[in-house]
Amino acid sequence: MAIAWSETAASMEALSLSPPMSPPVILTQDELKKIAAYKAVEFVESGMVLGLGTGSTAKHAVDRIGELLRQGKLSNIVGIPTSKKTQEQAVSLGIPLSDLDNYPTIDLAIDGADEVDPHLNLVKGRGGSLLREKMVEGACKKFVCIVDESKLVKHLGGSGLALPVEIVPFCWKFTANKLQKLFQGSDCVAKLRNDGEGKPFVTDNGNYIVDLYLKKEMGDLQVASDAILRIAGVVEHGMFLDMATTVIVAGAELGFR
Ligand SMILES: O=C[C@H](O)[C@H](O)[C@H](O)COP(=O)(O)O
Repeated sequence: MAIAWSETAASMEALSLSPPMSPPVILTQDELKKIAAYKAVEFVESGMVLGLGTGSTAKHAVDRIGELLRQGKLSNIVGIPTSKKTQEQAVSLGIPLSDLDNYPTIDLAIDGADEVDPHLNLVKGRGGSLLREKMVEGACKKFVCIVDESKLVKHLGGSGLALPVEIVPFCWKFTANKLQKLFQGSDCVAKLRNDGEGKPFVTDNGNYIVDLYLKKEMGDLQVASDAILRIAGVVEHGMFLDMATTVIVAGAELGFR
C-alpha cells in the first residue's frame, strides 16, 4: 500500500506509507484528498498571500492552513477565497482575508479539480465556483492543484461528466443551444444545472451554469476555449488550460513511476 503524488506529469515522486510486507491499508477517497491537501500546504510559508480553493479537497487544505495558524507554525497569511463557502470556512478558522482588488498578485493558490489531463490542463467548476477560481488562480505565481487519482483523465471531458460553463441568466436557452451546437461534432448535450429543488443553480455571481456532456474529444482545447468565450451570454468556462504549475495526486497504488 502506498501513496503517490506528482509534481508534474513528467516528474513524479512516490511516498511509501507502509513497508512492502505490512498489511494493506485501505484509504477512502476523502482520506486521499486530505493527503494531497496536506502535501500542498507544505508549500505555504509565513507572509504569503494565498488563493484558497473551493470543494471537498480544497476544504482540507484550508482546514490545515487554519490549524497551522492556530499553532503559530504559520503567521502573517492573507487568504483570497474563491467562493462564499470558502470565505465562510476561512472566517470560521480565523484566517485573515482580502481580495484581488487589494492583492492583484497572489503567491500561491491551492485548489482541487474535477479532471486533470496528462498536460496538467484541468476541468473545474462542478461545484459552481469556476469564475472566481479562474480569476484568483489566474493571478497566482504558483497554482498547486490537489486531486485523488480518480480525477486523472486521458483528455478533458474524458470522465463523461460535465464541462461547466457559467452563463448569464438572460435567455439562457439561447446560450445553451449555442454551446450545444458549437460542440455538435463531439455529440454534446448541454444541460442547465439545477439546484436539486427544481430551480436553476445560481452561482456566487448570480449566474447560471450550463453543463456540457461530451461524448468525443474537443480537439484543440485553446480553440475550443476561445470559441466558447466568443458566445455572447457566456461569462467563463471550466477549462483551466496551462494554469496549474503543480498537480499533487494521491492514489492507492505505486503505479506512477
Ligand atoms: O467549483 C468547484 C471547484 O472547481 C472544485 O475545485 C472542483 O469541483 C473539485 O471539487 P472536489 O475537490 O470536491 O472534487
